Amino acid sequence: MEYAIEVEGLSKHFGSYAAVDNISFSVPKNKIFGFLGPNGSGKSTTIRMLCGVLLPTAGNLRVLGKDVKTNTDFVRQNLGYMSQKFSLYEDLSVEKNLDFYAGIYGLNKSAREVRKRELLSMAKLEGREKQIAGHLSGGWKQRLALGCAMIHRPQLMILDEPTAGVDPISRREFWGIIRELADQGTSFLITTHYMDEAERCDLIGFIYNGKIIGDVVSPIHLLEQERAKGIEDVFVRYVDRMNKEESSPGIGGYNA
Ligand SMILES: Nc1ncnc2c1ncn2[C@@H]1O[C@H](COP(=O)(O)OP(=O)(O)OP(=O)(O)O)[C@@H](O)[C@H]1O
Repeated sequence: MEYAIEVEGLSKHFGSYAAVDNISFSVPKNKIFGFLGPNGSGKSTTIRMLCGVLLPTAGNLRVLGKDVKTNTDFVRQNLGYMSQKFSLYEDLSVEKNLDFYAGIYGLNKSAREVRKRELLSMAKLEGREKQIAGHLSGGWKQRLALGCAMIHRPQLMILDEPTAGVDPISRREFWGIIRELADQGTSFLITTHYMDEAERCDLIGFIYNGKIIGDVVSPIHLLEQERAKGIEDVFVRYVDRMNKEESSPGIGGYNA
């Protein structure tokens, strides 16, 4: 099997604090993987290591089959990242935002025009090319940000809370796009605090206090395995179990 992400014995310490504590998991290619956990559990720290911008304290990390440490150019060319904050230039038009990211990745003029048309169609922004990004609604901004993050045709997309603060209709539309892209061969790692979104993932994994709880499995499998009604129930159960096993104060609240 080919994997989008392979993490083995990964740790990150900030001083004596283990933000990520010896985690291991793998995600096959072309799947939507939901990486779930409460605030401060270690998701962003793991993501920063996957993107190659933060060095692990220990462990191995492979993206699309390549060691992140020794293949920084490969990771840059094949991984896309979109954060909750969207990274858009609010005073530039839709088209100029896409142009800006195309420039960063060195797309020539003809490749840029082709890719822009594809992404405007994917993001359902055709006809809005000249609109100023800052004037778009939350859902449109979100889809433009996804387009910008995918300008270089990444095989793996990491989306860190991409739907936070976006209305339910736009969230549903966004997930429709993600599913289509996954069906066409893009792999996704998504963090979310919305449990309905967790249930839309192909696979989910939980992190708490820097540790992975349970296995990476499909939501349906997990619900059967745990005999639970919803993912939120499983999550609360996991956290209770972990808290009983180890007394770890100072964790932020879960804000699903
Ligand atoms: N550079 C840093 N120096 C010290 N501690 C850090 C640093 N970065 C993160 N941490 C700590 O590591 C822990 C994990 O943080 P991280 O941002 O990975 O959590 P998260 O799961 O992404 O949370 P959220 O959902 O709020 O984004 C937190 O306790 C955080 O305060």
